[in-house]
Amino acid sequence: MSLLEVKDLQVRFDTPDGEVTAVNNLNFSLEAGQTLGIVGESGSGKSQTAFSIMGLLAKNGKTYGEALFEGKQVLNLPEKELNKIRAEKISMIFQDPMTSLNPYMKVGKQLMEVLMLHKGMGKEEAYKESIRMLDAVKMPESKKRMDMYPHEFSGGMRQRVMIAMALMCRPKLLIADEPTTALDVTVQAQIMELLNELKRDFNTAIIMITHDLGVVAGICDKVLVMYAGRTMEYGTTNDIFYKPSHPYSIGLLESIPRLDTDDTQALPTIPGNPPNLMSLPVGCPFQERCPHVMDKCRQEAPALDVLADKRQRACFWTPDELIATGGNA
Ligand SMILES: Nc1ncnc2c1ncn2[C@@H]1O[C@H](COP(=O)(O)OP(=O)(O)OP(=O)(O)O)[C@@H](O)[C@H]1O
Repeated sequence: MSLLEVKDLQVRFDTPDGEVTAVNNLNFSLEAGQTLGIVGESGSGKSQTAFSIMGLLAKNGKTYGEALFEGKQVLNLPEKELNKIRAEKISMIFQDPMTSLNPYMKVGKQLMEVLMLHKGMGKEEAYKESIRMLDAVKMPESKKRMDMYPHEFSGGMRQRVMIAMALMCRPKLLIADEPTTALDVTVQAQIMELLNELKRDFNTAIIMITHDLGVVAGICDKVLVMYAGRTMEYGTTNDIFYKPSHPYSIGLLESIPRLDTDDTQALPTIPGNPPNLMSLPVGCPFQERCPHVMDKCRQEAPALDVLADKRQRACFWTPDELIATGGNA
């Protein structure tokens, strides 16, 4: 049994202009200790996918399908059960650590409270364990830091506190939503390295949400590439990195920022913008920006096929044809 198995997940929102489908028929799975990267541009549905699993959708949102965590459906659970799962089994970290930290409370107290509340620890034990966790996330001078407020930490250090907090109860799954986007490149790399180590030490499965395919290379076992709420390609990191077989994955790969240069201006980006979800075109959602588009793509949406190497991808071109046409079909 997989740790998480998502089947035909849909997220729809009621809006004054009608219903919008932000996530459409998503299927993926995650084993214990594995890392999955969910990648796509802004608005592709990455966060809503995570929110639906965590029961954190906005009030006007509804989920359909299945998300089986340890075999149990977690979509649309009553708040009480969700709270228990969120506290003990699935944790989430966000781009802005202040989403999870209380600015008016010393960091040590915040960490200890989690343990006292959810693990039933006494004060002394919780204090020792909090320091152990701060050490685990490589916080320098952890004892001193216990007595400090979040604003006294740098961005990278705050992110470490949030990771410590998220891992306090030893969750089976950590969902990280753009955890390094607000940090500079060097600190980003350090946080990624830290997550990689913690994943090994704690055997935590991770869902890493990012718009940057480069981020997933070092840490993820599998990658799900999303566009307009749908799967464009889903497979092992190796396959998608070295043999991308969807024009959108190829475009994302070509726009990966390089660590050895700050000159992101020079990077090719995919021309155009993602479509408005309220008025998706007939056919493939990527058609307007695809260098390989053909008439058929404007008439019907390609089905999500499973290739011999088990990856899923939605494109009428075969992978070999895509390589042969080199982006100029
Ligand atoms: N409360 C809401 N009401 C209506 N539509 C919503 C709501 N929340 C999200 N959406 C729709 O869902 C789409 C996908 O949002 P989502 O936050 O998952 O994107 P994302 O891929 O995580 O992008 P980003 O990187 O910007 O966070 C949005 O573009 C928007 O159209």
